[in-house]
Amino acid sequence: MLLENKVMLITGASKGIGRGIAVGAAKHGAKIGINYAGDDAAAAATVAEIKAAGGEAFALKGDVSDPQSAKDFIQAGVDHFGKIDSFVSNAGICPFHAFLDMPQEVLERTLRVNLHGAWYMSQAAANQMVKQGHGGTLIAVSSISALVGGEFQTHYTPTKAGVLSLMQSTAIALGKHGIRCNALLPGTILTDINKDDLADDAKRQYMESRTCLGRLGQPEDMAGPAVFLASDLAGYVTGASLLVDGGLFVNLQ
Ligand SMILES: NC(=O)C1=CN([C@@H]2O[C@H](COP(=O)(O)OP(=O)(O)OC[C@H]3O[C@@H](n4cnc5c(N)ncnc54)[C@H](O)[C@@H]3O)[C@@H](O)[C@H]2O)C=CC1
Ligand SMILES: C[C@H](O)[C@@H]1OC(=O)[C@H](O)[C@@H]1O
Repeated sequence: MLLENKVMLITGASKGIGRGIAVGAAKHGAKIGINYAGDDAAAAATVAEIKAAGGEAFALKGDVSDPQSAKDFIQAGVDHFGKIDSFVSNAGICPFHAFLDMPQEVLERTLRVNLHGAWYMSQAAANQMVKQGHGGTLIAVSSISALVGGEFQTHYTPTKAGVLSLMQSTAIALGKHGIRCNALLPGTILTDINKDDLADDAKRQYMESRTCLGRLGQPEDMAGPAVFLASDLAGYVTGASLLVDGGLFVNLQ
């Protein structure tokens, strides 16, 4: 149990990677708060799964691109559990689209959810941790896409580079408060975000064949790395990025 007596809040955790991290962290003793955008039933199912295993959890709906949602989520965490030890900024969208005719609203929504959302949430969490006075951890779910491009992700990859950079700068700003800030860089993880893209068998087989471990990731694969970064085992790790991609990045030829 690496997170006993710790409170972890996670954005976008009704499904996918956020849910995988929430359930995995709860198994390590963390009390969990989840933010989500729209699917009440999925959020309730995540909370129910954690409670059924003997854990504690709550869910609060809110759009991360709205700064008020960050304040409300942090306040809910304090109301439920009295403090926040670890904050995971995970919520994100990736509406695949070509570059040359990218609609302005698709670009702006992607920037607002993925980058502004992570910024507002991280700032609100950090202010609470500073107020508490006993340090904490921020984790941002960036991506392998912070390091490499994507033809239909010209609006998305800059947001993932942005949240990686956010963790580097917040590591500097918050080190004096004992708050560690790190980025997780998933490779291709099977979730709703890429369901349509990977419905193309040729694309999916190509991605699998590039992955050294021979399979694409599952949301559960992100739990261990997140738990590690949130735990005291990573007590001297800050400003770092952890690539969790089954060996996708290194496999050029
Ligand atoms: N699946 C993958 O291959 C990879 C995903 N990522 C990142 O992981 C994060 C999670 O994505 P997945 O689990 O794959 O996708 P997903 O679509 O399964 O889950 C996304 C979550 O974000 C929430 N969300 C979306 N917009 C929101 C908003 N405005 N406010 C609050 N919550 C919102 C959704 O409710 C959902 O819980 C994203 O930041 C994504 O960029 C990074 C690398 C690879
Ligand atoms: C949505 C994509 O399949 C996924 O998102 C990322 O960040 C990865 O690089 C994949 O492209």
